[in-house]
Amino acid sequence: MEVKARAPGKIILAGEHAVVHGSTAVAAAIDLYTYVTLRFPLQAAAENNDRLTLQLKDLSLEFSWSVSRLKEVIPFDSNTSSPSTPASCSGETLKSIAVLVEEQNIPEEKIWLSSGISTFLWLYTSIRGFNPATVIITTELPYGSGLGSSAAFCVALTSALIASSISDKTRGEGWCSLDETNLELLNKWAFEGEKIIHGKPSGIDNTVSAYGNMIKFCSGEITRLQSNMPLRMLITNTKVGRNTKALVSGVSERTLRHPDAMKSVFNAVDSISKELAAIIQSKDEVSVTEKEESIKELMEINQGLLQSMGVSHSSIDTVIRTTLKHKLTSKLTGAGGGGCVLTLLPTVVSGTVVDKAVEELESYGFQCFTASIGGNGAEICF
Ligand SMILES: Nc1ncnc2c1ncn2[C@@H]1O[C@H](COP(=O)(O)OP(=O)(O)OP(=O)(O)O)[C@@H](O)[C@H]1O
Ligand SMILES: C[C@@](O)(CCO)CC(=O)[O-]
Ligand SMILES: [Mg+2]
Repeated sequence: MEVKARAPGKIILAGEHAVVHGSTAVAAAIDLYTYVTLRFPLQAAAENNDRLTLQLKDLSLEFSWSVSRLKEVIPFDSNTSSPSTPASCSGETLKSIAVLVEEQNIPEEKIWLSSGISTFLWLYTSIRGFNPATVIITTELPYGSGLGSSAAFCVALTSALIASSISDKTRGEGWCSLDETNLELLNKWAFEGEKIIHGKPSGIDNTVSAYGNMIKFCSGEITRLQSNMPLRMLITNTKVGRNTKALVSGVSERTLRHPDAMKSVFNAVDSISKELAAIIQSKDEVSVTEKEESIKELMEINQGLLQSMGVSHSSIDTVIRTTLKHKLTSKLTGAGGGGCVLTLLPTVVSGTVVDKAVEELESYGFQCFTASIGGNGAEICF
């Protein structure tokens, strides 16, 4: 039996990091996906196949464990564990899982995959138990770049795992969404996976990947946004690697050192996100150009506040300076510290201006692309 799932990456238009501390943020899905194929052995073959295999196609890497080895190492309490009750991976269990990951001898230059593989083992065994299977993963998203690769990985995986338990596997035509009950369940499990990768995630990344489109998010409360204006963003990948968990932790430590100052910063970001959401949804007679001018100013203020949180980077500053020369406004997206930067492309901007900005950005070794904003969330295919 085989189930496929896919989940989109995301951009954060306003509120990253502050959203971890209770501020409002605005995020949108983009049309770059992570795909999961979940394949269970046929009954006959099952007797001779007791292995759980994870294939990361884009990286040409494969990891495999015997089911008996998984049972030996990962504690399982049938009284408390249930696929319908999302649970956090405890520190003790994460240490046990780390042993299983270390046994796989991940190549040194790919050691950053460790948290993803640990997350895979936690989510798979929690939702599907100790059963043999082959899980094949491909992605269109750059890893560790601020476009939600970890969230898309978690959401696509939990979507496939939960879909494999759905009794009605009527083969529809292509990709289809899951019902609200299963969507809420998979999103909660994906959040548990993000906790392993992000440390202290807000939940916005997995939520916008699961539900798609554009959302306003604050302390777990989701508001689906209906945009009433065109929003085009150039995405520039600085290709500077960084780790969201470390960046999130750095902001928390700065907050412990300067609680009052950082509270003011987070309050300012909360106001920016709420104003941005109102502008995007506004049906007022205000012209698109005026709305875009307001959004540019909000992006500029938000970038300044992200700088004050300590999560910008010289490569991000280079993108901001370069696009400003062409009268374009940019802000980092995601955890920062490198990774990706958004540049608003106003409806009136000429293609020539954009081409010149892209040419200059690429001369620094950055990668530029445009992605459509507000696509579908998690989808499955039997
Ligand atoms: N397709 C994948 N397969 C396995 N692991 C993945 C995959 N995508 C992401 N990961 C895991 O997630 C980690 C990257 O997550 P991280 O949160 O640091 O970056 P991001 O999600 O791309 O950026 P941001 O959280 O700022 O949006 C990788 O180091 C890896 O462990
Ligand atoms: C930096 C952060 O706010 C967004 C990362 O895309 C972390 C989170 O909310 O989980
Ligand atoms: Mg992430």
